[in-house]
Amino acid sequence: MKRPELDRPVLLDVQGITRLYGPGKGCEELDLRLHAGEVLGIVGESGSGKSTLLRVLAGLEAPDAGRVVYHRAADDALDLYAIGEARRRALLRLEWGLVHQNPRDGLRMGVSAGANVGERLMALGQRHYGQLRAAGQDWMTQVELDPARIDDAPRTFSGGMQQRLQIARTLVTRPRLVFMDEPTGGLDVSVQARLLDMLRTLVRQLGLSVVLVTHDLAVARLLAHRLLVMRRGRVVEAGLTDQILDDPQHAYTQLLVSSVLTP
Ligand SMILES: Nc1ncnc2c1ncn2[C@@H]1O[C@H](COP(=O)(O)OP(=O)(O)OP(=O)(O)O)[C@@H](O)[C@H]1O
Repeated sequence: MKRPELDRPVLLDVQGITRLYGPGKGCEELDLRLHAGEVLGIVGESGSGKSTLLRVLAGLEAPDAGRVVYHRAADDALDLYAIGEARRRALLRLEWGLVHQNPRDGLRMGVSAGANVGERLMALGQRHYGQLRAAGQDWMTQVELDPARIDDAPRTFSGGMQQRLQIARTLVTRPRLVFMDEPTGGLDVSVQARLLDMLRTLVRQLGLSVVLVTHDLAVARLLAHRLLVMRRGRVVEAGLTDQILDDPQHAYTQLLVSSVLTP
């Protein structure tokens, strides 16, 4: 099957990334490419190195070796760890988005829901109070939160609602690239299902480019176009999501898939 995403320009070109804390702990000699409009899932059991890889890709942790190149435009490529830390941080604030597993890591718990959404727009230079507030209400509606709660602090929200707010805060600036680390983890199963449904709709509507880390193959199945399967810091299998989940080739992937299917 032809995947239109693979014809689009490459946004992220990752070559030979190694970041090891000990043998098999972290990620090792990893290559990947993310195309615009593509959702790339990184799956594997706990400790396989998914979050380490995500931190390196998002500019939060320098690799021991390798390069992460971000193609902002056809003639504008940034080598993430050759530019300074300030520019890396600015990218994350202005052009990229990061959705943490724990919404408390991505939200400012002491300020209102509306301010959480508006803050990232202000970082882009928007100052008009009415417009910031309207954007806050609009995005709360998009993530199925009651816009009447715009002045409430996130700590008065349930875990699922906080995660919706974190997603609104991340997407309000229309980031070109979004990193998600177990976005539905830590929530009740019924809350997860609704959140996943909403995320899938947003990813499609906005044509988001996403690197998604999850140990949950059902999440990967619903959201990702392609998968990388990691084990002990290395990629053991890569390919289209349906192919990998329906016909896994590597023994480790077969085990991962069968342990999900077996009750
Ligand atoms: N800052 C650190 N210092 C030392 N060891 C670390 C550090 N971060 C991760 N590790 C180790 O590296 C390995 C990979 O961890 P990582 O969090 O990337 O895996 P993961 O696949 O995301 O797992 P999980 O789903 O449990 O978060 C683990 O053995 C972990 O203990």
